[in-house]
Amino acid sequence: MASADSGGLAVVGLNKTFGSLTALSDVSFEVGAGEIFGFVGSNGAGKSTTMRIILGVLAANSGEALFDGRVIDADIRRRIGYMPEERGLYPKMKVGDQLVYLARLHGLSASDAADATAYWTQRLGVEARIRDNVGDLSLGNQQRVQLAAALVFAPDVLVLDEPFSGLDPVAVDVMSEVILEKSRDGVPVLFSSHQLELVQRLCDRVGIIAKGRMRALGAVDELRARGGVRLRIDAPNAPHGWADTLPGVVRADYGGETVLQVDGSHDDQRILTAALATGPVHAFASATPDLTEMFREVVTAQ
Ligand SMILES: Nc1ncnc2c1ncn2[C@@H]1O[C@H](COP(=O)(O)OP(=O)(O)OP(=O)(O)O)[C@@H](O)[C@H]1O
Repeated sequence: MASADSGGLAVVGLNKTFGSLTALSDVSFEVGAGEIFGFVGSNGAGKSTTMRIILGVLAANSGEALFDGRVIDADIRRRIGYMPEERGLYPKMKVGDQLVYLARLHGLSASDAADATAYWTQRLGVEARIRDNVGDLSLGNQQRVQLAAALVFAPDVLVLDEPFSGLDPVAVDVMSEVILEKSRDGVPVLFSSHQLELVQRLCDRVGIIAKGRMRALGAVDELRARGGVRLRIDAPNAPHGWADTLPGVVRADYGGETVLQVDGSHDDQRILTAALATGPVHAFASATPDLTEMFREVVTAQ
C-alpha cells in the first residue's frame, strides 16, 4: 500500500458534534496514492460529514485532514475533485459553460478548459447535452455532469459522495472505469456508497463507519478473512436455535437456511452430525462472508 504521506489522503482523529449529536468520534483512515477507498455505513453514519470536513465545507471540532502529509488548506483543496451529496451545479447554466467555468476556476487556460470539457462530456456520454441547461437533464445525466465537474481540472485527489446512486448500469460501468483509471494515474480516490458489491469489486480498502465511529478498516479480503468462516446448512426440519450451544459457534442466523459464524474451535463434522440429528441435510458448505454480510454484522454488533 502506498503511504498517505506521499500523494495520499489521510484523516486523523476527526471529532464533530452538531449540538448534542456526536456525528464523528475519533475517525481516522488513510487513502494512499493510487488507492481506491470505499467508505460505507448506514444512513446518518457520518460519511458525508467526514467528506465535508476534508473539503473544508464543515469545520471539525478536532482532528485534521491531510494530503501528501500536509494539512489541507485552500490551495490543496483546489486540487481535490469533489462530488458533493447535495450536487452543487447551477441548474440554469449550460453544461459546457459550467464545466469550462469550473476548469478555469481551477487554473486551466481557456483552450485547455475547452479541451477537458469536450473530453469528459464525451467520456461520460453527455456530449450531446453540452448546450442544454443542467436543470433540464435527467438526474442520472446531471450526475454524469457532476462527475465531469469533479474531473475536468485533472484533480490530484477524488472525493466522491455516493457517485453511483441513481445511475443506470451503463453509467455505473463508466463511473467504475473512470475511478479505476484515475487510481491507476496515482490519484487517491475516496468514495461512499451503499452498493456494497460495487465497493467490494472496486476498492482496495474499505472503512465501515457506524454512528460516527470507524468499526472496521482494511483490505476487503482481509476484512472478509477476519470475519471468520461461515457454514451454510440447509436442514429444513431443524428447529430455531438448534446450533446455539455447539462448540465454536459464535453467531447463528436461522432463515431459510442456517448460517453459522464459527471460530477456530468448531468441529464441522460435529456440527454436521447435529444437523443430521434434526432430519435431512440438503447442503452443508463453508465460505468467507462477503462485504454485505460483514457490514450487517459490524453495524448490528453495537
Ligand atoms: N448540518 C447539520 N446539522 C445537524 N446535524 C447534521 C448536519 N449534518 C449532518 N448531521 C447529522 O450528522 C449525522 C451524520 O450525517 P451524515 O450526513 O454525515 O451521514 P451519512 O453517513 O453521509 O448518511 P447517508 O448515507 O444517509 O448520506 C446524522 O445524524 C445527521 O443527521
